[in-house]
Amino acid sequence: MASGEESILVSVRLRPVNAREAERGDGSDWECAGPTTLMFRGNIPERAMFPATYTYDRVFNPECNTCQVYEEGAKQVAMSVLSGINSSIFAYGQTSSGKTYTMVGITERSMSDIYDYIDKHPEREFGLKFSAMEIYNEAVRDLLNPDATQLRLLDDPEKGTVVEKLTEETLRDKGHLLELLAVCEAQRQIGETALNETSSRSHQILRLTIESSAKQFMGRGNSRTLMACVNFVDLAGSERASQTQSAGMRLKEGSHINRSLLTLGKVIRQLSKGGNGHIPYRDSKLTRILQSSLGGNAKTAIICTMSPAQCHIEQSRNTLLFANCAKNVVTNAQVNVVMSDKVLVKHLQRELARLENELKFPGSASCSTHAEVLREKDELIKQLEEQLKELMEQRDTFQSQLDNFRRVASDGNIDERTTRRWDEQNRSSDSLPRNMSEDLLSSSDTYDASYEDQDDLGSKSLDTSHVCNGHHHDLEIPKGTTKPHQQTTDEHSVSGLHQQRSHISDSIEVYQASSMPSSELLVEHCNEVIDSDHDGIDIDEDKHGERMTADTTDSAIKLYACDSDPSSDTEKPNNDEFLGLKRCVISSRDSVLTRSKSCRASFMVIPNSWFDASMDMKMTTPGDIFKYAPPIRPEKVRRSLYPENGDCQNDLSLDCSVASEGVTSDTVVDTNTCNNEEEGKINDISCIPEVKEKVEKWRASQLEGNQCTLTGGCSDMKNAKEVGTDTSMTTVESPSRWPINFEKKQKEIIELWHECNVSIVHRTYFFLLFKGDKADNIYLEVEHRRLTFIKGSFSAAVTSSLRNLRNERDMLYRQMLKKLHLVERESLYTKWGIDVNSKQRRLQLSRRIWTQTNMEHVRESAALVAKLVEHLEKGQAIKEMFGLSFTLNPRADRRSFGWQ
Ligand SMILES: Nc1ncnc2c1ncn2[C@@H]1O[C@H](COP(=O)(O)OP(=O)(O)OP(=O)(O)O)[C@@H](O)[C@H]1O
Repeated sequence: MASGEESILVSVRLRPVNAREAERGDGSDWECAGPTTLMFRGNIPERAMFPATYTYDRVFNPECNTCQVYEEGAKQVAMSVLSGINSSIFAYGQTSSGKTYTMVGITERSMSDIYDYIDKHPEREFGLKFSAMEIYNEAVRDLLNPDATQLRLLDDPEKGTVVEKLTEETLRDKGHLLELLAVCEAQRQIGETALNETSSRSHQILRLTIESSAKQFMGRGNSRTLMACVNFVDLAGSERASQTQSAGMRLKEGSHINRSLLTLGKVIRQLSKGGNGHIPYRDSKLTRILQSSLGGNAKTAIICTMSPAQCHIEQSRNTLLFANCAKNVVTNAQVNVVMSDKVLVKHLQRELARLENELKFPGSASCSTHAEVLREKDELIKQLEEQLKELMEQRDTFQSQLDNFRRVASDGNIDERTTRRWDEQNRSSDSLPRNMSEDLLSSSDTYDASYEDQDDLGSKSLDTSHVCNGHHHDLEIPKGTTKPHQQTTDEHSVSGLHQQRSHISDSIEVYQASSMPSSELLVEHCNEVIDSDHDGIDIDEDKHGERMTADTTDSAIKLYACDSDPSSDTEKPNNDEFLGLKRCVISSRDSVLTRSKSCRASFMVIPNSWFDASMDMKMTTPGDIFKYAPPIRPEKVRRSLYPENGDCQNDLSLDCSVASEGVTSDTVVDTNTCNNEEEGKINDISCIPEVKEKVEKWRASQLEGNQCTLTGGCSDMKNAKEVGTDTSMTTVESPSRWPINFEKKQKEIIELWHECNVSIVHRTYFFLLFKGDKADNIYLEVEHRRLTFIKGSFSAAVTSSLRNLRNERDMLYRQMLKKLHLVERESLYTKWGIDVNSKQRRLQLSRRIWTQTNMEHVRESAALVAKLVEHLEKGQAIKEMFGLSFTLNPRADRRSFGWQ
């Protein structure tokens, strides 16, 4: 059976023996042998000529009520009208067999269920129309308009047979429908016969047309408008005139009834045969009107009603034969998608809008979203372009300054006049030259002349941050004055030292900040060492601050943040006492330590893991302490650098808060005492004999004016020479040699990292950041010299820093669980030659990272560490943090170091 085709649902209902039949003793010869089987049990002579058993879709015995008949024999067909499928329910049978009785019940129940369905589907809009007609004596009458004359049947090419001018009432509600049903009942032709007091003398067709559509546009599939009708057909009963004892009008009625039923039987018989034979629909008005319901576009259910009485055996057999034929009739029900003009216009308007949008934004389901995404991406591209431009400008500026600086430095010593100028300028301006004019450094050839024009340089109000951002450190370097003046803890010593170096200190100090990272870092390292020794003292910052405020020590040297807000420098140091960067180095008694910014900048310190925090090495390094905050301060980077160091974070935040509260330098100084018992010797670095010795040695070399350059020639730097490093920062390198030199220097640095047990994270940062750009030369130089210096000078520290390295490895070991999936880890074990089934695989892996110096191992180590240490991956590190942003360890801010 093709899709949509289905047989007519045929049921047989056997009514109970009525009173009249019972009176006659006309018992039932029929028995329902099951839900689908009817058997004849009568004992008549012609019994052998007819089958004794009949099977249908459903057989209802006399005890079955109409509800059951409806549910099992009609409901499914009736309700299909709600899905846009035409349907018809017939009652066929002899007169007084119970057709009307059955159809009234089925119609009412169907109407009730249809309204229930409508109530449960508020998302759809339903339109119900009702019409009713009867075919009486082969004339079609409008039951809703009794005054109307006989209705004509018209043939519509689309709709088929149409009853002209048939009243079609739009239903307001269920009550309205019941009213109309009552009207129909009242209007129907009924006559009394011998068999039925209220015999229906006409075929009645009640038609309910339902149109439904979604209330809102729900997409193409769900927005169809459906329209279908359900016919409730109560046929007039076939009758024998002899039985009905009809005459006259009743006889005429019976003859019309029988004729139309005969045609119906023919049509059904013909349809049941299938094939393309002629179907005599037009032989009766009944079959013309019901044409679509009989083998057409409809679902059909026929309920054949029977009287059980023996006297109606012949009529009953005819009914059953009709039912047998009907069983074989196949209908082809289709969903009727019908659009009214209004609905069609709406639908087309929606479709037009949709197609227009599709044309405007092809391939996009959500046009507005698509446009938004495009706009956002455009903006992002613009921002990135601007950032790139700025960065390139910064790089170019810095590069040109560096080149100028090299040229100036290579021209020889800066003369006395120049140095004096610096002094005068600094003193007269009551502030340092906060920003070196780029013009000043634009050309070494015109340096002097340019400088002459810069008399008012110091008075220029320039942003302090420029001084500290690492871009203006490129001052002249007087040869032979390779080390900065050294602030001591002794006021007189400080003063004396200042006087000795009054002509050169400014420029040297500035230069130091930019080109002598090793010494700065050493200070940091020492700070860390001492800080670690005095953790117990540092814990209670508040008490500590109070104590030390009362115990002010003149000999301490305060660290004055270079990037501190100038406006906050309420107590600026006496200019006469300071020859250097006043904003960076001041006397403890002169000012309050203001470093709300510097404490942040201090994060840029390279991890000093090669100095074991616990080692008992009291030392510091020559040189004043300068802090140059980088232009960018990646907060996240610093955290990732010390992922496990919660104390560090605490210290940092504490540091900031202390600074903002205006803690005096004495507080800072106190933290530098060698131990609790020696608080009186606050900040006197001489309490550390080893350090003192080193300092003295270094100072002696400075005073002798030896030939070492600022960065490479001092005695402490001899190791740098030994390893063949080009220690002159001023050497201008040929660009063509750079790739070779880079590789060489990179390898040496890697070796040095290995030897000095440098922090793994630091190595990774550095390795990933500097990949061979020419402009990176300075960073490599700085790193190389720093490591060389450390290696040669602080072997104890190098050894003891192993512990920190182990801590780092432990951190990485833990990070592996967080950052790597099982599959990734297993693949790494294999890659690194670790048995995936071995115990402590992660630990083994963490112990292998950065343990060799060959490039492949280094690359893999760096890649792995970058993955484990979150922010390394995101490229938030900046190069300046390794070279020109030499700031102090945050904890170092709380103490100062002086040089005697
Ligand atoms: N299943 C039934 N249970 C009880 N009574 C029934 C049943 N079927 C019919 N009757 C009763 O039988 C009588 C005749 O029924 P009905 O008028 O429905 O027959 P009909 O087939 O419509 O007759 P006609 O063709 O003459 O109109 C009615 O009084 C009706 O109440």
